[in-house]
Amino acid sequence: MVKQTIEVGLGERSYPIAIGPGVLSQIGGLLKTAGIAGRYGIISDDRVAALYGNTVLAALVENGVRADLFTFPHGEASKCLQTVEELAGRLAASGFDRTSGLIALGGGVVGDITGFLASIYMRGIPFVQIPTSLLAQVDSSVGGKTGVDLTQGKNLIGTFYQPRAVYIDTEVLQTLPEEEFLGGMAEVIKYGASIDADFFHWLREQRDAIVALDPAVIVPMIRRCCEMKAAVVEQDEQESGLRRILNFGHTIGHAVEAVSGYALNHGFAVAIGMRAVAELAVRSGRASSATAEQIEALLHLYGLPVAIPAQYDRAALRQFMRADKKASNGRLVFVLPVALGKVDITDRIDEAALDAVLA
Ligand SMILES: NC(=O)c1ccc[n+]([C@@H]2O[C@H](COP(=O)([O-])OP(=O)(O)OC[C@H]3O[C@@H](n4cnc5c(N)ncnc54)[C@H](O)[C@@H]3O)[C@@H](O)[C@H]2O)c1
Ligand SMILES: O=C(O)C(=O)C[C@@H](O)[C@H](O)[C@H](O)COP(=O)(O)O
Ligand SMILES: [Zn+2]
Repeated sequence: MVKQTIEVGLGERSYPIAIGPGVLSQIGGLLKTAGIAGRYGIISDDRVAALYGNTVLAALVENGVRADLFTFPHGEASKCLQTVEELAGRLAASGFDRTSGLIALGGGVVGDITGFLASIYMRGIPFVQIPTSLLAQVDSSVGGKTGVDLTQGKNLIGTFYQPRAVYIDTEVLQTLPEEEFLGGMAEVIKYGASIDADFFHWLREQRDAIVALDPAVIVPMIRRCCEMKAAVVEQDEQESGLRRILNFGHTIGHAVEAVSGYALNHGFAVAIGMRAVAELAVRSGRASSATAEQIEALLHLYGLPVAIPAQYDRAALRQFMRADKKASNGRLVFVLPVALGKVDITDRIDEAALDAVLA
C-alpha cells in the first residue's frame, strides 16, 4: 500500500505526517528530508528499542547518518524530570551538540519525553516522531504537546514544541499488546464523540476489521484522526480555546490515571473520563441520555472500562482534578458532549451533579 501524507500547516513550523505500512523500512531516506544536518539520538523505551531500535539505527547508518540509541524503562513512571535529566546527561557526555536531532521511537511516553528534551536541550534542537503505539499514532505524536508528570499530577511540566516530521508505520501495531491497542482506541473514539459523528458511527460498523488490524481500515482510521488533530492544532496551536476539545474525557481521566498510581493506561483512564463526562452532561441538562448511551456503548464494544473503580479515593480524585492545568481560579473546566460529534467547554458545573458522577 502506498504511503499517504498529511500536512500540519503551522507556517514555518509546518510538517508532514507520513502514514502507511512499511514506512519504517524507508526511514533512512525519509529522514534525509527532515532537515537535520548532524547526528541523531534515537530515544526509545526498553521494549520498543528491543523490537525496532536496530532497524532504525541500521537504516540511518546505511544512509550515512551517525546515530546512537538511548533507552529508558518503559511505562508512565519514566515520564518524569529524572528521566529527562538522565537522557540530557547521556547526550552531553556523548558529544551531542546544537546540530544534532532526536528521534522519538515509541509510544506516547517516549514521544512526550523526547519532545520535551528536544525543546530544552541546548535551548532547543529538532526532533522527529516515529510513533509505535496506536495512541501515539493517532494523537500524541501530532500537535507538539510535550512534557512530563509531577507527583502532583499529569503533564504539569512541559512545552509546546512541534516535531519536524511524523512517520507512522502501521505494521508495527502487529507487536503492540492488545491492551495498549485498546487504550489507543479510546483516543480514536474521543475524536468521533467530540468532533465527527460520521466517524463515530463508522467505528461501530468497522469494529471487527479494526480489531483485526485490517490495513484497509486501520490506515484510513489513523489518517482521519491525524487530519482532525491537525485541523484543531492549526487553528489553536497553544490551546487558548478550541484545542481544549482534544481534552474531552481528560479532566476526570487524568485524575483517575493519577489516583491509580499510573497503573491504569492513559487510554483506559480517558475512556472512564469520557463516560463520566457524558453522564455529567446528561445530569446538567446539556445532553440527551441517548447521546451518553451511544458513547458508553461504543466504549463497551471495544472492551474499554467505563466505571471509576470503587476503591479509588474520591477526595484524591477531586484533588488531582484541581491540580489540572485547565482548572482556572479554582474552577474545574469540563468538555461536555452535547450531541455526538459536538462538545461544549464549560466551568459552570453543578457540584451535586459532579458528586453524583464521581460516586
Ligand atoms: N502529547 C500529547 O498530545 C499526548 C496525547 C495523548 C497521550 N499522551 C501521553 O501519552 C502517554 C501514553 O502513550 P501510550 O499509550 O503510547 O503509552 P506508552 O508509551 O507507555 O506505550 C505503551 C506500551 O506499549 C509498548 N509499545 C509501544 N509500541 C509498541 C509496539 N509497536 N510493539 C510492542 N510494544 C509497544 C511500550 O513499550 C509500552 O510498554 C501518556 O503519558 C499520555 O499522557 C500525550
Ligand atoms: O493534544 C492535545 O491538545 C490533547 O489534549 C491530547 C490529549 O489526548 C493528551 O492526553 C494531552 O497530553 C493532554 O494534555 P494536557 O495539557 O491536558 O495535559
Ligand atoms: Zn489523551
